[in-house]
Amino acid sequence: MTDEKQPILTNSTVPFPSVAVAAEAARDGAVTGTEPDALASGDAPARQPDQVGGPEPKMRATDVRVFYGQKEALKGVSIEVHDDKVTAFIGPSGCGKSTFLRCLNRMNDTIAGARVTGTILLDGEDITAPEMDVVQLRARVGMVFQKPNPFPKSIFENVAYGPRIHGLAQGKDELEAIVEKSLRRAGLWEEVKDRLAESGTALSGGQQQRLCIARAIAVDPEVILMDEPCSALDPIATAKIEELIHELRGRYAIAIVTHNMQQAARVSQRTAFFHLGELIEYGKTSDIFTNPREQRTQDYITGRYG
Ligand SMILES: Nc1ncnc2c1ncn2[C@@H]1O[C@H](COP(=O)(O)OP(=O)(O)OP(=O)(O)O)[C@@H](O)[C@H]1O
Repeated sequence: MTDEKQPILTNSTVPFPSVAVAAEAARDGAVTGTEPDALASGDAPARQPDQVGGPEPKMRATDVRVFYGQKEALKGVSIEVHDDKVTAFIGPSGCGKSTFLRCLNRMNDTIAGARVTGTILLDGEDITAPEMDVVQLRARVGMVFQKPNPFPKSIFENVAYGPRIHGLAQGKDELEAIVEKSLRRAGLWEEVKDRLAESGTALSGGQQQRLCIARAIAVDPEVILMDEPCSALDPIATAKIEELIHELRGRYAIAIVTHNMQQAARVSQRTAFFHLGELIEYGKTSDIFTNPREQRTQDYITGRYG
């Protein structure tokens, strides 16, 4: 993991999309314009994030609100993401989990009409600042989406794309080394090392998702965001991704949105429960699942709604 600060460039000076945006575009077919100026600070007084102990967090969100047009989809969320932990975001459909996850690398900038207020610190630096270079940010805070979305390119190119656009490799050998290291870390190298020239889209769904994780890893991120990364996968592929999350913990801070409470309990050390745009409870996963403080959390984890 690197603590080096990336040079600050304005978004408009960067000629290429970040891996995350390109990946989203590969899935959706289009990317809307960015709106960094929409990230004004909120007018509500900041409340302190829930503290559950531990060292200074990798990311600290304070009083984050997201508006889609007039609709307030997130209502003052304050939360931390720690370096050595997996943080799970759970809650019923439409409660704002994905919206919040997207705040952490400014993917909401790509949604026309979305407006975010509040502060989100990454190693103490406010990523909502208009001068933040979102391309560099999305390299530092990578994203893996619900549906595996490899580029329609070779397996090698899927992983090499990010390092190449970010200038992380001096030459061919170094690029190949990064690709191999990333595929190894994503637990995919042994399965693909003899077919790197084949299309990434020819892999199985689970392999494609691990390829997408390798693609995120290849640009040396500090945080990896995962938005329901297993929801399109079968149980065996799901188990592999969960195992991988376990192995990646410690090297990267990880935040994962999941509908599956068993999965949250298996993979995370911190859990945040959202309901109707509010963060209801955030704490140690063991406490949330065995001894929640809030009745709404209790109702959700016992299956009374959602
Ligand atoms: N692009 C958008 N434009 C307008 N409203 C949106 C958009 N994306 C999400 N919303 C709304 O914001 C609210 C939160 O949605 P979000 O997708 O973040 O919830 P979620 O908890 O991740 O849901 P799910 O588990 O179903 O994916 C919902 O009411 C949703 O309809």
